[in-house]
Order: sequence, then structure tokens, then C-alpha cells
Amino acid sequence: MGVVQGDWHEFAASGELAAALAGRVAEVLREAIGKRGTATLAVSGGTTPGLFFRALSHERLDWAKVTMTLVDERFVEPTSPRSNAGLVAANLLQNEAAAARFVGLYHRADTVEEAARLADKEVARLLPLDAVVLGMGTDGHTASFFPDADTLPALLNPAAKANVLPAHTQSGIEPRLTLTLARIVEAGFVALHIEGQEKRAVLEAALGVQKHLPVRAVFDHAKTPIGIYWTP
Ligand SMILES: O=C1O[C@H](COP(=O)(O)O)[C@@H](O)[C@H](O)[C@H]1O
Repeated sequence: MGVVQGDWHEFAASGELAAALAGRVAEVLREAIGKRGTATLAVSGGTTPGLFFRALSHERLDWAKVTMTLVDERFVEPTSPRSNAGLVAANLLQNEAAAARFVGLYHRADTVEEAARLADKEVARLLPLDAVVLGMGTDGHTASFFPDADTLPALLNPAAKANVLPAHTQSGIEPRLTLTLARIVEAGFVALHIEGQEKRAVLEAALGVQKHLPVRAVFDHAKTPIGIYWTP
């Protein structure tokens, strides 16, 4: 399908954005539980989602019926300050949301390729995802779709069978594990959470002439309008 413009939601401050995005995600999870009895959610890591995670953790819903996973992960132990699983444990799997189940992408393995194979099997049981919340870097990457990722064509293949793939990049520092584009765009609800003028300019460029920026692929292959949540 492809819905290049996106569905913009702008907020005066990070707290307002966090509350609105948490409310919308909670609504999607409640609807899924109402229909199927369970719900699945994939969230991103990095420096942006802390406030959103804390707001979501206070939402009232039947969290015991929710399974959460990650959009992407660094190939590091959960105890590392760079672990997205660690960030989720400290900020989202708290309060009301402490009852949710968490299936991370990291596995202790000799190689990130082996860890990705293990994660792929576990994620297969959660599909299709009800909700996915993406972030974006100022280089135009989302998930671990870094512009210099060695596996970028496979990651961005809209017909990929793989759920989780490894990626080696210079810019992403550690090896990565990431959901593939195909699994992200088939989710019932997809949001992109970005903050600051610089990221807005990058996203606008990606949605305009800078079509090569990886985040563009999500919009090109979107099956529902991507909710863009932005604050300066
Ligand atoms: O490396 C990552 O970066 C992006 C964006 O992170 P931010 O620090 O600029 O918010 C994030 O969405 C992704 O999950 C993470 O692994």
C-alpha cells in the first residue's frame, strides 16, 4: 500500500506526547485483548522512549494477557546500560505493566547470527504484532535498519520470511538483532516516536526526496497510516 505522508500528532512537550502515545497504545492493546484474549507489542530502545514507557506502565489494562518484545536490540547482556531489554525492564515492566510477559531478542550465543535464529523462533509465536512503536536516529535509521548495515537489503525486503535478522554496522557500534520490515509493517498499529527539530527535518527529508533513508521504507510499505508522534 504505502502511506508516505504519515499521520502527524504534534505536542508542545515530551510529557504530553508520552501520555497521548501511551493512551493510544493502551487502547490498541485493550481492543486486541477484547477480540483475541491476548495482545502483543514491540517497542524500541534508545534515548527517546523513557517517558513514554513510564506513562504506558501506569495504563490500566489486563497486562497479564500482553506479551511485549523489542523492535531491535544490541548484542549485549541485559545488564549492559546499552541493552534495550534493560531499558524496558527498568521503565516499562513496572507498575500496572509489571504483569506483562517479555520476550527479548537477545540470547547468549557465540554469534549474533545464532542469537537471531533463536529470537526468530520466539517472535514467530507472537505474530502478527498488534502494536509497534518505532524510534528513529538522525541518520534516518529506524529499528536497526542502519544505512550502513551489511544486511540492509534483507532487512528491508517487504516479502521477507525472516522475523528477526542480525545486522553489523559501523554506526550502530555493537552487532544488532532487529525485526524485519515485513514484520513491522504487518502490525495492526505502527507509530513512529521522534523528538526535536533535527529528527523532524530528517523525517521530512526521508518522506520527500531522500528516499534512500531506511525509515522511508516503513512508509513505502505501510499497510495502515503510520502515526508520527513528534514534539520539539
Ligand atoms: O539504536 C537505536 O536507535 C534508535 C533511535 O534512538 P534514539 O536514542 O535516537 O532515541 C532506536 O529507535 C532503536 O531502538 C535503538 O536500538
